[in-house]
Formats: sequence, C-alpha cells, structure tokens
Amino acid sequence: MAENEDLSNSSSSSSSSREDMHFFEGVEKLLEIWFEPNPSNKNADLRKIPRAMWDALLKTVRCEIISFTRNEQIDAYVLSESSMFVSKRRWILKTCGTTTPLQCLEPLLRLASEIAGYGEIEDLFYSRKNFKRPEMQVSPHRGFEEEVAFLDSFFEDGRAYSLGALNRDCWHLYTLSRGGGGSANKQMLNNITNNNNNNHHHHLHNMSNGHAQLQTQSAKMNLIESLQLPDPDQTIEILMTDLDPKVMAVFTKDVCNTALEATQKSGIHKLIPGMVIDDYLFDPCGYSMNGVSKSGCYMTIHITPEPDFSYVSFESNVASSSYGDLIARVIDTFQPGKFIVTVFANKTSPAANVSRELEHLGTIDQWKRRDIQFSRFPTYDLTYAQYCKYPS
Ligand SMILES: C[S@+](CC[C@H](N)C(=O)[O-])C[C@H]1O[C@@H](n2cnc3c(N)ncnc32)[C@H](O)[C@@H]1O
Repeated sequence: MAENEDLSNSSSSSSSSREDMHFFEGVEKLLEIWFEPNPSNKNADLRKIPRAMWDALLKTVRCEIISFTRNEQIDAYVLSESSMFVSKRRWILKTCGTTTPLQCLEPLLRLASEIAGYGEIEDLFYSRKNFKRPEMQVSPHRGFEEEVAFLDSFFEDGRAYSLGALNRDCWHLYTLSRGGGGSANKQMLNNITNNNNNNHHHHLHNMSNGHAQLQTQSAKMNLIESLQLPDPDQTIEILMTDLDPKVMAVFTKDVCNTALEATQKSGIHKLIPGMVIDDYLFDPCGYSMNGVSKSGCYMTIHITPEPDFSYVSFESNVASSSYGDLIARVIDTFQPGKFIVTVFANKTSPAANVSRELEHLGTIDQWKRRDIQFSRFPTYDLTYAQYCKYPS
C-alpha cells in the first residue's frame, strides 16, 4: 500500500528533483489508548509518570516537549511536532512530520504498568489521513500496511480499516475489537439509548414534558453507573488541506510576532468557549495550540501554513449532540479547499446520533460533501465525511 498511497498528490515531477525543496508533512499520526481501570489499584494514574520519563519516551518518537499546561483533569503538552494529552487512564499522542509514534508503544506500556499502575489496554485507536509525501516517512510508518503489521505484533485482536477514496483523500484506522461490558449490558444500553432517542423526539413536540425528561436522564445515568457502562466519550477531528494563503499568513512571523497574536487574529480563541489556551508560533512559520477546559475537555489545532503543502488539523472531545455549527466555525476560520471530518461517539455520548446529523449536511456553506461512510465498532460509532469547496 505504501507505494500506492496518495496518488492524488503525486505530481509529474520526479521525487529526486523534489528532494531539495522544503517540505513538511503536516498530516499527523494519532494514537489514543485507554487503559482498563485497575480494581486492585484505585490510585492508578498515567499522570504519575514523571516529566523526565516522557522526555525519554518522546525521543523514540523523534520529537520533544516545548510547552506544558495542566488542570485537575488533564496534562496537555505542546510538542515540537504536535501534542500529547495525559489524563488518569487515557493517553493521546498526535505527531506530524517524520515522527515515529508507534516506536514508543513498548516503552509506554512499560511505564503504564511499572509507574502508573495499569496492566491492560481497554481500547486503542491509531489513525491518520493519507500522507502527502509517504516516501519521506521512516519505518514503521512507510505505509499503512507496515503500520498494521507493527501493531499486529503487539495485539492479536487488532483490526485495520481505510475509509474514503483510496485514490484520493482517505483516512486509515487501526483499532481493537474489545467489547467492554457483557452482551447483556450492551443490549440494555441499546434499549436505554433507543428510549432516550424516542423521548428526545417526543420532547421536540411537547416541551411541557421537561420534568419527565429530567427523570429519564437521571434514570439513564443511574443505569449507566449500575451497569458499569462506559463514560460518555466522543472525538471530532477536522483535517484540512489547500488552505487560503491569506488566512495561513497569520501563522507566520511576517504577520504575527507572538502566538497570542495569531490565536486572536485568526479567531481560534472563539472556536470553543471556556478553553485555557497554550499556544506556540514557530519561526519562521507554523503554529500549534492546546486548549483544556475545567471539565477535562481538550481541543488542539496544528497549522502548517506553507502554500505548497498547507495543512490544518482540529481535534476536540467536547460533547455535543450536534457538530454542524462547530464544523462551520472551524472551516470559516481556516478556509480550506478540502477537508475530512471524523466523529467517534460511544453509546452513552450526547453525540451518539451525530451520524444522522452529518448525513443531512450535504453542503456546509460553500463546501460540498463528496464522500460519507458510517462504521459501527463494538464500543463506538464512527462517521467519516469528506468535503470540497465548490466549484472544485
Ligand atoms: C509543528 S507545526 C504544526 C504541525 C501540524 N501537524 C500541522 O501541520 O497541522 C509544523 C509547522 O511548523 C513549521 N516549523 C518551523 N519550525 C519547526 C520545528 N522546529 N519543528 C517542527 N515544525 C516547525 C513547519 O514548517 C510547519 O509549517
């Protein structure tokens, strides 16, 4: 697959004549791991892993920490190549360029066991968009097949998927097929979700039903607790290419002297309210930010503004039953020529029905949908969609 990857971006110039040209691969590799709660160690916590150990681990990935912020829920690191988020039992590493995040899997599992107190992985997601220049990556990232083989050497129940148009923009995912909760629990959960949806529908027509709604919601939360169902979880990612050069100029030292200036001039600070922002403006260009909220939500944006290979990524786990407005705000801010949106939501998430919302979003302002796919995994539903600015 490596040699076929991203046919749409292969230009007629030979790779040797392109070797001298400046290039940066903005497309990130995203690794998210959830560790199983440890019943014999209630104090298990990934945030026990000290900074020096993260520094050493990130050396194996070929990147380093350049900024750090934290609150009671989450530690957020800005890296030389994107971001790392550490919470009690969830670890997220998002890295771009020619980094090698899968190389840190073994040391990470060791630190999780020896320092943090976790022995088992509950869920794992490794994903990325197709690279613009796959031939510049290093092992084990020279193609999705190589990444899958590497992950398969760790996990016997891993599964690999590619969504989108494989000869154009597409997105790869490797995940585990672990269920979490017995099948009886899942059936019960489906019943709760369906009831809740029916009630929600009813609610739209009968606003006086508010008290019954509240009771249903609290009954649902009690059931979730007693059945040990998963906490609500969701992630939205918007991966943008071919961005407006006038917008991208904001993320250069020619136009802004500081990261704060770039954050405010672009309107990034208004995308999701209530985020404490840690931002970084690279010299001569490039921008990264992490935002964390008191409730433990995060957002992260990374920008490669160079016109020949411009790329912007947006990611957040902010909960919502509707992401249309957020997507519209993000694309209005960055003005991409094309973008991919992915939404993961588990059954207890307010975003559990976002697939239906996206299905109805055939156009968003000046962007027209070219692809949409839905996937159902044991614990999560996934929606993938791709949009182009029209006429294109
Ligand atoms: C790390 S940032 C954001 C990466 C992110 N994955 C993205 O493209 O959305 C990459 C941008 O910063 C620029 N840059 C400048 N100095 C850099 C450095 N020391 N390390 C990484 N990128 C740097 C790159 O040319 C590129 O435009």
